[in-house]
Amino acid sequence: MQTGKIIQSLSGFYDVLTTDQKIIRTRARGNFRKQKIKPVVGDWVDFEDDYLRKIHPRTNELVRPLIANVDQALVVISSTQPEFSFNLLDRFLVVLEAQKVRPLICVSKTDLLSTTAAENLKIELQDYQKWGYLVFSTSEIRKDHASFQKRLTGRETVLAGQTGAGKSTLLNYLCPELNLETAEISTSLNRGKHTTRKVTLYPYAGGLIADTPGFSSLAWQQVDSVKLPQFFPEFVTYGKDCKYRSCLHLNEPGCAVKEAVAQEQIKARRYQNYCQFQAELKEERPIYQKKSTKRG
Ligand SMILES: Nc1nc2c(ncn2[C@@H]2O[C@H](COP(=O)(O)OP(=O)(O)OP(=O)(O)O)[C@@H](O)[C@H]2O)c(=O)[nH]1
Ligand SMILES: [Zn+2]
Repeated sequence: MQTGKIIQSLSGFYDVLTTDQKIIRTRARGNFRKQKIKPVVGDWVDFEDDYLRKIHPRTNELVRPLIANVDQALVVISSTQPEFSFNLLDRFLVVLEAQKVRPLICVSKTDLLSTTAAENLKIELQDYQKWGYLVFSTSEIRKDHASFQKRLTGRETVLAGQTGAGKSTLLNYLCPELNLETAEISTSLNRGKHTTRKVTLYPYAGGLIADTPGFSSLAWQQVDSVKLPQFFPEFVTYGKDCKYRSCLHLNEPGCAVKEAVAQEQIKARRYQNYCQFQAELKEERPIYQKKSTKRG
């Protein structure tokens, strides 16, 4: 019996990267279908005679893209074309944190900004660094490849980000031998075309990295309105002083998070996004309506 990780899945075949760095094409046995388990990219598996025998328990499983055991995600967010959006960035951070995937932030296309605009964006993003997120720009990565690589060694990293953000371009730079297809931004819609379809893990810097199909919208998969405050690190810090332990920082009295927003210790924009996400969760899942409007 051999062990390895599925790095690609194509019409019923699973390519497994073994611990000694060989790639073996395998197939799933019928018993997986009976048990309603589908092997996915990222799965640790045991196999024998080119047949998968066992799928190891998953640490996590993303639905869109379908991939398992992800350690971290590199959120590629464009500074322009498409326009930079803090709301979109916060959405990615929340959806990833909710799935126990550590987000890293990578801002693309800063070369298209004026020096002043690039500097201003960098300053705005310092707040994210302050609360524990690593922030890179594609220009910085090109200047100092080594310190970026260090963050990927030994880890399974997915690239996430809206279509046209520059994920394939970045991956092509990191792994030039891949020669992935990238698309020109379609000017009429000012949106990238969907060029990345299947999910594949590529060996990179002693780890694995996956380009993923562009997210055009982010579903609130696995996000619970009661848990939402946990995915805003600064809310966790200030929330310890809220009068009520279950404070959702909405209408409760004695809310230390709202106080921190008033004192500008928490960015008003982050709090506005939080309130918007709570409202969206309420609409999507009426089951949480009661809890999220509860006072005190
Ligand atoms: N100037 C500049 N252009 C970039 C940069 N990154 C990406 N682009 C351009 O942006 C367009 C879209 O890039 P892609 O890499 O295809 O975007 P993607 O995120 O992989 O898109 P999907 O595959 O649709 O998810 C291409 O025309 C790239 O050349 C960058 O850092 N600077
Ligand atoms: Zn509160």
